[in-house]
Amino acid sequence: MPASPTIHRTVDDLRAAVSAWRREGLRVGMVPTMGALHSGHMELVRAARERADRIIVTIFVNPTQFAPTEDFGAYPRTEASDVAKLAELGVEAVFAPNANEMYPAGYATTVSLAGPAIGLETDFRPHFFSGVATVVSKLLIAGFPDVAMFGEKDYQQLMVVRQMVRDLRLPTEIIGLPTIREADGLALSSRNAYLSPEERQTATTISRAMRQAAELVRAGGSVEAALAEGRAALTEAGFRVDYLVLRNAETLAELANPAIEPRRMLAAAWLGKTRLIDNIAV
Ligand SMILES: Nc1ncnc2c1ncn2[C@@H]1O[C@H](COP(=O)(O)OP(=O)(O)OP(=O)(O)O)[C@@H](O)[C@H]1O
Ligand SMILES: CC(C)(CO)[C@@H](O)C(=O)[O-]
Ligand code: BAL
Repeated sequence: MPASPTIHRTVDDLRAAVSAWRREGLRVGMVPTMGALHSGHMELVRAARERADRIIVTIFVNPTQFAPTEDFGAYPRTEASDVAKLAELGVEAVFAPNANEMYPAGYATTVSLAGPAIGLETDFRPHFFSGVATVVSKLLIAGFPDVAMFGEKDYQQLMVVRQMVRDLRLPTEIIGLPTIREADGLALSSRNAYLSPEERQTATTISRAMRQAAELVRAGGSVEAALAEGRAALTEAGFRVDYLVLRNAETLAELANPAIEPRRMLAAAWLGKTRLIDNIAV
């Protein structure tokens, strides 16, 4: 039975552990999460293990990336079972601060963004990426990992984090990992736990509609017609669509020449009270 990870609650405590590893010349990997861990997170941990001698998994439901109307209160918090799963993978450290450690009274600094943060998620969650970028920069500065792992499931987030790390010259390599899916195509997500059994069945429409739209585009059909068909399939299944778009895979800008640019299809849609996101290469 592997040892349980050490749980650090403060930045100072985490820094002391990382300093000791550094003195031994060890490479450090970080996997930032909001907890409620699933197999997608486990793949990020396995990928970190290939690149680092010591792994820090952060578990923090970050209040600054939720609007007051969003699900901060309802977000699943399952620390004990998360830590047990991480023990199975031999993770050395969990950083699980409370909100006061990250944002003490008088806290006044946020990261502001442009570039890949413009549009898409920002059109519907205007506060979201400044909250993500602020907390990710604080986590990276707390642990100064050599590598940090992020999932392509949150594709725009991955682009925003890459841009921020490049712009701030943070000494961490950002690795993006492919989306882990259920057998029926639904991307694993902690928020899938909100779905009723009926909604869970309907939820497969999001990856299916995207795959079908992608096929039409690859076959040389009209991009707008393919996307309109995808949106219609989602609406018909009972989704309320925030967006289903095709963008440049590297910049997330609108496509000037879809035939030659790298392409990514991205979607966000509500099923009842649950907002699902997904994306695929096209
Ligand atoms: N299915 C997945 N495949 C690969 N990586 C994933 C998957 N789901 C989440 N991740 C990645 O895990 C990291 C932590 O994500 P987070 O804790 O928010 O989980 P989540 O399942 O995305 O939750 P949420 O339901 O809030 O979107 C992020 O880098 C995210 O992209
Ligand atoms: C990167 C992250 C841990 C920041 O809170 C979060 O946005 C997530 O889990 O994707
Ligand atoms: N997985 C991204 C975190 C969020 O949607 O709040």
